Amino acid sequence: MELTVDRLTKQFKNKIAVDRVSLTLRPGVCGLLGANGAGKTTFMRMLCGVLKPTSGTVTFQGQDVSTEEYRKNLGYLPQDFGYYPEFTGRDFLIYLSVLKGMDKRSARNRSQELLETVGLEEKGKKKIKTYSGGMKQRLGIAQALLNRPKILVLDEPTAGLDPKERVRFRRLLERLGKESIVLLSTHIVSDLERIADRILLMQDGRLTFDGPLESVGEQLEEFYLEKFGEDDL
Ligand SMILES: Nc1ncnc2c1ncn2[C@@H]1O[C@H](COP(=O)(O)OP(=O)(O)OP(=O)(O)O)[C@@H](O)[C@H]1O
Repeated sequence: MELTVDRLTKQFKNKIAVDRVSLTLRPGVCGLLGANGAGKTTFMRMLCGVLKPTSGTVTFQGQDVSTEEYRKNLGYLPQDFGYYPEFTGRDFLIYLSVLKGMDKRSARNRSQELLETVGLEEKGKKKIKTYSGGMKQRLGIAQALLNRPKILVLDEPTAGLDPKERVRFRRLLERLGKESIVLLSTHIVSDLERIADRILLMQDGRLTFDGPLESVGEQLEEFYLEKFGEDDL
C-alpha cells in the first residue's frame, strides 16, 4: 500500500508554497513538521484533492488524487474544520456518514462506534456548541475515520488537546498506523515524540528532512531547532 507524491508543487502568484516535494508514504504514522507558513497545509490540501497542484502528481495504488476511488480511501481533518454548533456530536457524524453514501442504520452504528473510539460516547447527545476545543478536535478525528480510510490526513490534530486527551490520541494513532497511512502536521515538536515513526520537515515549501524518528535521535526538539535555526521560529 503506497501513496506516491511526485514533484508536487503549488504556486500562488509569486509565492511558491510547495516546491517539488516527492515522497512515498506507507502504513505507519508520519509527522510533518514545519514553522508557520512552511507549506504544510497547502501540501496536505493537495494530498486530499481539495487544492489543485500547479504541477506534480499524487497517486494511491495507481489512482490519481482526482478520482473517486482515491477519495473513497481518504479521511481528512482540515485545520479549519467547520462544525455545526446546533447539531449534537452524534447527529453530526450520522449526517456526514449519510453524505458519504452510508445507509441510515450503518451510519448510526458507525457513528456510535467512533464516538466510543474517541471517548465522546457520553457527550454524543450534547450539542457541539457545548464542546471544549479538545472535544471538537476529537469529533473532527471521528469524522475523518467514518469511511475506514486507508489514508488519513490530519492537519494540526493535537491543537487544543489536554495531556489526557493527547495520550488517548497517541494510542488511537498507534492503532490506526498499523493498517493505514497516517500523516499529521504540527509545529509542536513534542507532539510527535512517541507518536510518529517517520518525520518530515518542511521549510519554505521544500522537504528538508525525511527520515525515521530514530535517526533524529532522542532530542527531536534540538534537532528541529538545528534544522530550522532559531530565527525561523
Ligand atoms: N490561497 C493562498 N493564496 C496565497 N498564498 C497562500 C495561500 N495559501 C497559502 N499561501 C501562502 O503559502 C505559504 C504556505 O502556507 P501554508 O498555510 O501551507 O503553511 P503552513 O505550514 O500550513 O503554516 P501554519 O503552520 O501557519 O498552518 C504561506 O506563505 C502562505 O501565506
